Amino acid sequence: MFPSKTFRVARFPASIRIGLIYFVLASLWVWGSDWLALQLLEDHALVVQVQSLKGELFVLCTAALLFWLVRREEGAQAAVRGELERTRNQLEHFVDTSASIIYALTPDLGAKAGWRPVYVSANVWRLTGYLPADWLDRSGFWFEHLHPDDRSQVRQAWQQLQQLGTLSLRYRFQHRDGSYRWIDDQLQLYWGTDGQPFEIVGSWRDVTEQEQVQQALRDRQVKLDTFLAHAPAALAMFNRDMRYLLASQRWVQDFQLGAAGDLVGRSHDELLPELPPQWRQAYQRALAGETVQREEEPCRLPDGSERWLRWKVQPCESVDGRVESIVILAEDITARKLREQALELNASLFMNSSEGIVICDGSKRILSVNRAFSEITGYAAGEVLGQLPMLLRSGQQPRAFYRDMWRQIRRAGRWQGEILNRRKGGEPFLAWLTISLVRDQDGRVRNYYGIFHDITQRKQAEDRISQLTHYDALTGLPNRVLLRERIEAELAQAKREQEPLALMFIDVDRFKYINDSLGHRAGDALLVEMASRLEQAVRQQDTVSRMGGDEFTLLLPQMDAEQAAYLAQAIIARISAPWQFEGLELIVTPSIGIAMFPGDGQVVDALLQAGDTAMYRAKGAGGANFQFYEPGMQLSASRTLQLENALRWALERHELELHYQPQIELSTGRVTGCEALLRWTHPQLGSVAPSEFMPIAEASGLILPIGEWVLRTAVAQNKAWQQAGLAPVVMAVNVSAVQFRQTQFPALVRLVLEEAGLEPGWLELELTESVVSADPEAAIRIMKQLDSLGLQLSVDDFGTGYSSLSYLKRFPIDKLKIDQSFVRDLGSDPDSALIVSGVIAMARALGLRTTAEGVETAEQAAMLAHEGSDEVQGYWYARPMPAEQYERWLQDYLATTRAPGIV
Ligand SMILES: Nc1nc2c(ncn2[C@@H]2O[C@@H]3COP(=O)(O)O[C@H]4[C@@H](O)[C@H](n5cnc6c(=O)[nH]c(N)nc65)O[C@@H]4COP(=O)(O)O[C@H]3[C@H]2O)c(=O)[nH]1
Repeated sequence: MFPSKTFRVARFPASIRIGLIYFVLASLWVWGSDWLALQLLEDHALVVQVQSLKGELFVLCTAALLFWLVRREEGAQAAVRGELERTRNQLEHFVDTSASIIYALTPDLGAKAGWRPVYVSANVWRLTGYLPADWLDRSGFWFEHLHPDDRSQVRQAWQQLQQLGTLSLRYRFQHRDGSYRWIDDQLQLYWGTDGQPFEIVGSWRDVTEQEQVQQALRDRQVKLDTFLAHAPAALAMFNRDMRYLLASQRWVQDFQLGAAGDLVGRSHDELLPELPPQWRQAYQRALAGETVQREEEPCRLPDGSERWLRWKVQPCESVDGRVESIVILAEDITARKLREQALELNASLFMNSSEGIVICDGSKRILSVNRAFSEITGYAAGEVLGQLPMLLRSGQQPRAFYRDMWRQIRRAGRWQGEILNRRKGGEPFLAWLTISLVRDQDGRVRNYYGIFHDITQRKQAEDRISQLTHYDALTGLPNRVLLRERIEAELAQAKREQEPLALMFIDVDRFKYINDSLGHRAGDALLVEMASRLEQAVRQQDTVSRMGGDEFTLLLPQMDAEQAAYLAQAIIARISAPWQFEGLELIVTPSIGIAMFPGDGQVVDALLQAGDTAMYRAKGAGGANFQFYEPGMQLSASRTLQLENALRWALERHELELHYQPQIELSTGRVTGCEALLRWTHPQLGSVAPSEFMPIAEASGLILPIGEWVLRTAVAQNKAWQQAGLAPVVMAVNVSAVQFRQTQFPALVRLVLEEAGLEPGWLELELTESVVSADPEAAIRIMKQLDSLGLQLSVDDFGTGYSSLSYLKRFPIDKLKIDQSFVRDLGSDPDSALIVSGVIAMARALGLRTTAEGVETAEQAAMLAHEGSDEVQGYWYARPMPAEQYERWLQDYLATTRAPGIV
């Protein structure tokens, strides 16, 4: 570099020194020699001569000295010049061969704040292709050759030079050949003693290669980053401590490391502690130079999910062959694995499916069949491969069927339906078949898939079920379901055509009685007879259906109210005609309710409800009649529901009570017994008659808890009276059919008696005639069990049922209770009197006692006494009364000692 900014003279120069010495010596010589000559010589001329000679000699000597000195100086200067020349040459060689170009700039006084090159080392041509002469004194030359993109940056940097004094720049300079070279420019600013910048000395170095290398490195880094960001593979590089060097984005995603931030330097084991232990072994082996890989392996991720991975651990060697790092490449093959598992499953499903499966190629040749195919068709796989599925054709379906089927498959890609095929043995079978086709990318059919199952049995079952679900098994008539469908269809038609339609509900009066007294066979026979009579009564377009039990419904399209009324009358007449059952001539009557469309309802349910309500009204009106639906009727139907609901709470809410009605022995006037009769008083509904709530209690099953309560209360009451000193009487308790059929009923009676401590002889169970005559053998069994307890049994309402005398003989009963309907008509109807005397006579013959119910008048009492009835019961003597009232009545009765009506 250049010397410092200031210069100093250290001592006198040699020229002054030599001049002074010469002056001193020459003066001494001149002065001394003159003085000596004067001293030695007296002769003035001689002195002058000597002095002249001496002067000549002095000049000669000093000339010789001067010559010598000049020569010596010349020699020295030549040596210095030579040395300088050599040094300069050497310097020029150095600079020439140097990679750096030296230059100097001096302020360009012509250009404001500009600088002008005053020196450029010769080697500038190597870097720029230009000679120093091209540069010197051309202040804009350098800037013009800068790359346009770098100019502003260079200009800005230059502005800082004055403050900083030094600058380091890197820019592109255009070579003479047009290419750009990267130049590293180092500048140093020098100030003069006046404090003004007077020189810039700088050096340029060609750093194109270095820049290219760096650029290449940067490019590489960018590529690597791009690769790591977008590579579809999960890969990561680790150092020997298994700390991250780099990782692809996919790796971060697959191993759920997004939250871990920058991975570089982080420990692999700490971030993924759940990885299988064999991974760690693999790292060790890779660090030892081995490549380790696994085709599939399950692994647990940080979030606990299970993934399947395929991985490879690869050692990375440095230039000296040492393993510096390892690369792990992991591929998440979970989806593939699941696909494989799905495929395996599919294959297993294919083989083990209970559906027959057949796969054909595009020309319908069978490629594959499963086990179920063979089981259903009887063909082994080997027998059908390469064949056409036609071999299953039964030949029982027209060609058009197959033509349509294939046309549909080609058009829609799928067909589904029933097909009649043939097994290998020739036996036809009905299959539910689905055929689908699969096309290739060019739209050509690649495969046909057929899936089928044998529905022969199902079809038969369906037909059977359809029959069962749509028809009544006993009568063969359409049932409720089919009726509904037909009503819907007919209603739609009636609406369209604005035609009337009638719905007739028919119920057999006292059917339960027939069933109970003559048995189910009789009931069934009656229903079949009813069905046949109804079918005969209607037109062809009408539907006769059985709704269940003894209810029949007629659907009568295009029928107005007048025609319906006419038909109803005809039906009453038809049904009421006597019919025969095992030698008995029986007569039943129907109750008919009629609902009319459109007046009584627009939809099925409304019409059904209206018809049903009207039918109950007809029943309520005593049967053997028909009623058209009227809006107010609905109320009574809802009362039944209301009663049933209320009855459920009656016991719990103490709404039930027993009333007692005395039974009097006609011959003595003694009170021999009393009948317990249930009373229900509801807070809102008031007093509800047993004739209304008892059927509801029986139908709903509520009779069981209620009946048990009656039994317990009546037995306890009787015991209480006995304990209170009242003359003991037999307590008669009504037993319903439902109670009687309970197998544990006799045990219950015994328990109740035991708990109350009442002698069984003081309890009488009243069974209705229908109860005992429905299944006499079973009734005899139960009655015997009850009889064995020691209590009394009576048959209530005797005369209204169809008791077989032969059975009556075998019943272990003590008493018959003559139904009050006969007693009521005693005076007026000779038949009733006949029946009463017949029953009494028969009872006598069988050794049974008789009690006549419903005695309301003295006349009736007298007649009964005359006929020989043992006991009587009725309003003439006393109404059913609460316990305390009964006690009072009894005291009064005993006090008067007169039995009213005793004849
Ligand atoms: N017209 C008239 N009626 C008379 C006369 N004397 C008594 N009655 C009535 O005749 C019915 C006799 O009872 P039932 O024939 O066993 O007929 C009973 C019986 O079958 C049943 N019932 C009553 N209480 C019970 C019970 O606790 N359990 C069961 N299973 N049924 C009961 O309800 C039916 C009706 O009972 P109630 O309404 O109490 O009607 C009673 C009674 O009040 C009379 O002189 N004239």
